[in-house]
Amino acid sequence: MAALKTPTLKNPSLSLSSKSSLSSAFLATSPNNLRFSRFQRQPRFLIITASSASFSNKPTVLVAEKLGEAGVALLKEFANVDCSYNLSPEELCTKISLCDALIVRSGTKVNREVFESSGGRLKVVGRAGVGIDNVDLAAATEHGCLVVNAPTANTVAAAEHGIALLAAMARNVAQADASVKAGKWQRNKYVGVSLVGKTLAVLGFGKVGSEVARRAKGLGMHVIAHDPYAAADRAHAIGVELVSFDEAIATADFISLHMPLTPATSKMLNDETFAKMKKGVRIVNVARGGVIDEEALVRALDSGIVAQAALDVFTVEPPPQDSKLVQHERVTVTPHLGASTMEAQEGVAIEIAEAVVGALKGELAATAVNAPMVLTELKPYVELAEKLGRLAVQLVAGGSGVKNVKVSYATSRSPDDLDTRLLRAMITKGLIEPISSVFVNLVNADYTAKQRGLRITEERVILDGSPESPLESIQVQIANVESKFASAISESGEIKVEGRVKDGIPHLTKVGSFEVDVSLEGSIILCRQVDQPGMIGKVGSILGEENVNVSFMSVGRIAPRKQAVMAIGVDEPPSKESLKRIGEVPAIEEFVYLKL
Ligand SMILES: NC(=O)c1ccc[n+]([C@@H]2O[C@H](COP(=O)([O-])OP(=O)(O)OC[C@H]3O[C@@H](n4cnc5c(N)ncnc54)[C@H](O)[C@@H]3O)[C@@H](O)[C@H]2O)c1
Ligand SMILES: O=C(O)[C@H](O)COP(=O)(O)O
Repeated sequence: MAALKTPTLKNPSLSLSSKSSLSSAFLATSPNNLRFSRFQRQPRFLIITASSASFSNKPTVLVAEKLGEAGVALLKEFANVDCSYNLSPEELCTKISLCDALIVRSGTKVNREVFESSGGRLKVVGRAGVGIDNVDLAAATEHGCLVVNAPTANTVAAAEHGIALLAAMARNVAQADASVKAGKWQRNKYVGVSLVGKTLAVLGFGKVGSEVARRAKGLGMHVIAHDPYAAADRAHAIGVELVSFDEAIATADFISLHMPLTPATSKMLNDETFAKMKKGVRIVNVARGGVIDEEALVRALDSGIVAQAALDVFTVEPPPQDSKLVQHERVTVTPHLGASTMEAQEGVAIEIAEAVVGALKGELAATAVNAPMVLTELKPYVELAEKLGRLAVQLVAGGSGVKNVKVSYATSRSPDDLDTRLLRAMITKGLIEPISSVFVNLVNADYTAKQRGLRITEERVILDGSPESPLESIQVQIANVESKFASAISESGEIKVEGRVKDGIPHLTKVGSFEVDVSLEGSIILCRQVDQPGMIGKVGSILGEENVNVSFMSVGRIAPRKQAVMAIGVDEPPSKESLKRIGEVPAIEEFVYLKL
C-alpha cells in the first residue's frame, strides 16, 4: 500500500481524515454490485473536514440572506448566528474573516475574494437552495472550504409555481389585474385559452418536471415529456409519454422548461427551435433563464410563433428594467419566486442548517457540492473515471434511459490494494452531472445513482506484471441503450469507452470496437469515415478556419481503406456551422461532438 502524502493545507484549523465518517457513509449507502471490493482497507485519499475539537468557543455563522426561522433556531443551538442581510461585497469581505460558516441564497456572490478575505477561517458555505452558480466552487475547494446545498426542499414549490404561471398566463391574470387597477374593465380583451385537453410538453423530467407533469395531468392536460436521460417506465407510471425533442416542441400547445442550465442546454430554445414549434405555443420557464435565447423569444413573440410566455428566471437577474422581454405585453414575469413559499423556505432552512452544523462538527454532508479532497496516486485515474463517464453518457441517444452501467478496471494490483470507491463515485459524477442539476461527490454518489435507478456494476480484470501504477485501463459500458454515434456500440451491443493514463494525463483509447488515442482535455469530435488519405487535413482546415486549436488527432480503423474512427481533441468549442461542415464532408458517415 502506497504511503499517504501529507498535503499542504491553506486552512490551519482543518483536520485530515482518511476514514471514519467517510467510510461509514460509503458502507451505509453502497447499493451497487462490487466484485472483489475490500472496504475494510484504508482508502487512499484524504478528505478535509472541519474538526469540532478545533473550536475553543462556539463557531460563528453569518446568514447573509433571509433564512426560515426554524433553520436560524437550529443554527443558534450550536453557533453564534449573525443575520446580516443586504451586505455590500466589501462589507461581506470584512465580516467573513470573523465567520466559520456562511449561508446564502441566489442573491449573494460568494467569489474568490470572499474566500481570500476569510483568512482561512471560513470552513463551510451553505446554499439555501439548489443552484450554486453564485458560489466560486474552485476557490472554495482551493481554500479547503466545503460547499453544501439544499437540493430537494423546494422541488414542490418550484413545480407549483410552474403550474401557477401556466394557469395565470392562459387566463391573462397579471395583465387583467393591472388593467382593472388602472381603472379599466376590458372583458373582451382578456379572453383566455383553456388548459383541459391541451398538450403540455415538459422538457426535463427530473424532480421538478415530474411534479409539474403530475399536476398538469390532474388539470386534464395531455402531458408528454422530453428528457434524454429519463427512464420511460418512470414516465409511464404517471401516464406521461417520453418523446424526442423535435416531437415535443412540434406538438405542444404549452411547453414547460425544467432542465438544468449546462453547456448543452444553454439557449436550447432559439430561433431554429422556435421555428419548429406549433404556431401559438405558450412557454413557461421556472428553470434557468439561460436555457432560452431571450432575444430569439422576443422575435418569436413578435412573429406570433409564441403566443405567450411566463418567466420566473432570466439570463441576468434582475433583468434590465427596459428589457423588451420583460416589458412585452404577452409576457408574464415573476422575480425568481419558484422556491419562495413559506413551506419551502422553512424546509430549505432546516435542510441547510443541518448540513452546515454537520459540516462544522466534522461530518461530511450528503449534499456536499465540492467535498474538498487531496488525492495521492489515484488523482489522474479519478480524472479519467469522471471523463469516461461524461463521454459515455453523451453518446447515449435521446429517449434511451440510462440504467445499467458496467465498469471494468484492468489492474495488476490485488483487490486488497486498490480501493475503487472513489473511481466509481467519479464515474457516477461523470454520468449524472452533465444531465442534471444534482452535484455528485464521493459521499452522495451511490445514493444519487440509486435514486435515479442507475445500477453500476464493477469488475476487475487482473493483469500479470508489476503493480507499479494502480490501473492499466478503465472501461465504461452502458447497456440497453441506443447511441447517437453508432460506432460507439461494441460487438456485444453496449456503448463502450475505454481509457488509460499516459504520462499523468487521461487518454481515451477505445470507442466501441475502434482503438483511438486522444488526450482527454478540452473537447472531442468523433467521426466515422471511410479510411482514405486527406481526411485529417479536411477536418483540420475546417476547424483551423475559425481558429479552433486541435490538440490531438488519432485514427482507429478495422483495416486499411475500410471504416475508421477519427478522434479529434479541440481546445475551443467549434461553432455549429463548423460542425455542420464536418458532417457534410462526403466520406464522413457520422460524427459527434462531446464536451469533457
Ligand atoms: N425558479 C426556481 O426558483 C427554481 C427552484 C428549483 C429548481 N429550479 C431549477 O429547475 C431546474 C430543474 O431542477 P430539478 O431539481 O428538477 O433538477 P433535476 O436534476 O432533478 O432534473 C433535471 C432533469 O433535466 C434533464 N435534462 C438534462 N439535460 C436535458 C436536456 N438537454 N433536455 C431535456 N432534459 C434534460 C435531466 O435528465 C433531469 O432529469 C433546474 O434548472 C433548477 O435550477 C428553479
Ligand atoms: O436554485 C434554487 O434553489 C432556486 O432557483 C431558488 O433560488 P433562491 O433560493 O434564490 O430563491
